Amino acid sequence: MRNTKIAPSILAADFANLQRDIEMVNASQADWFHIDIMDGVFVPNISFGMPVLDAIRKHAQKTIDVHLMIVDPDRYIKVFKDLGANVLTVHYEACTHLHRTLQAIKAEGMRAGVALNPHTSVSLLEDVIQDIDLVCIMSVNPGFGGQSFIENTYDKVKKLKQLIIEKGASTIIEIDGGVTSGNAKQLVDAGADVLVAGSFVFNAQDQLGTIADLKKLTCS
Ligand SMILES: O=C(CO)[C@H](O)[C@H](O)COP(=O)(O)O
Repeated sequence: MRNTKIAPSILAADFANLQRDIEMVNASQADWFHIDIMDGVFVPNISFGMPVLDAIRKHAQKTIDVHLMIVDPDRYIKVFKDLGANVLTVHYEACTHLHRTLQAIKAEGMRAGVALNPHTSVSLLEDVIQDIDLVCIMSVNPGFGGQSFIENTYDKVKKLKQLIIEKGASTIIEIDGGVTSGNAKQLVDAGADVLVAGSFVFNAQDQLGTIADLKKLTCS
């Protein structure tokens, strides 16, 4: 029996009712909170910053998975640790010294993640995979919620899973972007361990039921 993690993306929450949405995730079968930090430089959008994450952290009762879509992420590793991040993911494309960045994240007691843009090959992680706790495969171009899933993602997940097995690594695979009940099972069958779902969850009439359905579909 699989134990796929479902991580609602707070980017898609209703910010006028943020506390209500956080309580919904707390009460749901979701496993993680996925928090998207965007700087307007690495991606063409600005999400929110430290004060909002601090407010989320005060109410969130599950693992906090922070995805940094920012340039120069090394500058903020300690800050995000202090803001309650359990998993801290940086972009491959934003790191000149990725190995060093991963060690710095782990030295702060967080799990270290690496996100790959759709054009970035999983083979580029060959020499560093054993140092990565989580790889986040972007299944949309980062910057906005509500985009369509890129079909090539299934092949990337399979290739990455193969690399992880070959290298004897314990890395888990997360998928971020356009996740729905229509692709969730196929993603897990390809090798995904964590599914980030934003608009599919927060635009649903029955949000708790939608999360429960995703969990049921992917854990059988
Ligand atoms: O951050 C994103 C892109 O940068 C993601 O798309 C977001 O985390 C999930 O939203 P959705 O499920 O609506 O695609």
